[in-house]
Amino acid sequence: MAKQPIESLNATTAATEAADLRVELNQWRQDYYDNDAPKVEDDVYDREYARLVALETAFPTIVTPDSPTQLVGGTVKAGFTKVQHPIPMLSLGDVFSQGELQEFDERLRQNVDEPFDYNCELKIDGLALSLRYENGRLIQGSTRGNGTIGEDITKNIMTIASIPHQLKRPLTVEVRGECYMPKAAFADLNARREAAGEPVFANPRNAAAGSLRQLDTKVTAERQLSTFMYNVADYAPLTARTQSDMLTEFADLGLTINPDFKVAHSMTEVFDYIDHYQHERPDLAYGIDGIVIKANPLPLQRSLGATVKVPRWAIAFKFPPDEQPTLLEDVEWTV
Ligand SMILES: CC(C)(CNC(=O)c1ccc(Oc2ccccc2)cc1)c1ccc2c(N)nc(N)nc2n1
Repeated sequence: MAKQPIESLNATTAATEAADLRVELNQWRQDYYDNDAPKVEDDVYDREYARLVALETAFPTIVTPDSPTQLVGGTVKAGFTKVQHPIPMLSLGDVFSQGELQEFDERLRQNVDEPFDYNCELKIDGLALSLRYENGRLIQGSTRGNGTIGEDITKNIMTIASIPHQLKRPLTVEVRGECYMPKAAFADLNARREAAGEPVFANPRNAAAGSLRQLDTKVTAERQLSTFMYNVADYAPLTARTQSDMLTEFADLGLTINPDFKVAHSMTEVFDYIDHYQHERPDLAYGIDGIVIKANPLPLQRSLGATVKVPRWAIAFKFPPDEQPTLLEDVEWTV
């Protein structure tokens, strides 16, 4: 059904439409975050979510505490111990066009006196995780959950080769990143599951989530998961003064980072980065669903802070869903 323009609505009609959207979106969230089996494509979810945000922005009195616009991520799966994140795991605001990205940049610069660069990073299509190190020793791994309460997956993350059990310096730090399943590992896993008559995973993100949020650690260990770490929640222990230097410091500590980050000195350079990786996407060894731009100076990140859900100093530019063309050399030719 065609949506009425927001201007033609009043608070009552907007509240009715918003209530229907929340029921639908919350069910889709549960499928995506709790069951690791989404029922709709990301772009369908994003479109309906953007409509709800527009309704709640036009009519703030209709916002409800259970609205998906007020929540981060999913809940805690039965069988997992709950973990309280000492510092919340945040999500990211989304934009879908260069125009919206330009508006984000202009809005941000209105609130910041000094000039600053952005750090551009790939947005890996996986699931968020947090690693807690104490005196350099890995003591806990957890999923985002609802941003405040996540699942303890320590035993599972100990089986992931890209996660060091000991940092190269005795830091006490909370590191955030993404766990993902490489495309090749995903293809192998689904081929094995199909041969065994088991249900296949719809995409690498669901396969990673189903493999990490797994009560049987032996299953996680054989799923060829990997990680890219991208932020800390508590900046104190690091020497880096910028996001880009922090990623380099992560690598020096023995953490795995995605090497395709780039400092952009203008929005033109941000758009060039987006265009480059929109073309590179099919050839990357892992799925990406967009790029993330972050204010590069860490003191600026700290001073701008976050809303209840997202940092004010970062935004995700989302790509359209991944219609991965089959690479012809992958096709078995029968003669
Ligand atoms: C930026 C951040 C949201 C992580 N950062 C945090 O979670 C975070 C959390 C509290 C922070 O500080 C606070 C301390 C106290 C209160 C509130 C915030 C700072 C960062 C994020 C999320 C997803 C990302 C992704 N998929 N790909 C890349 N490349 N980067 C990403 N970055």
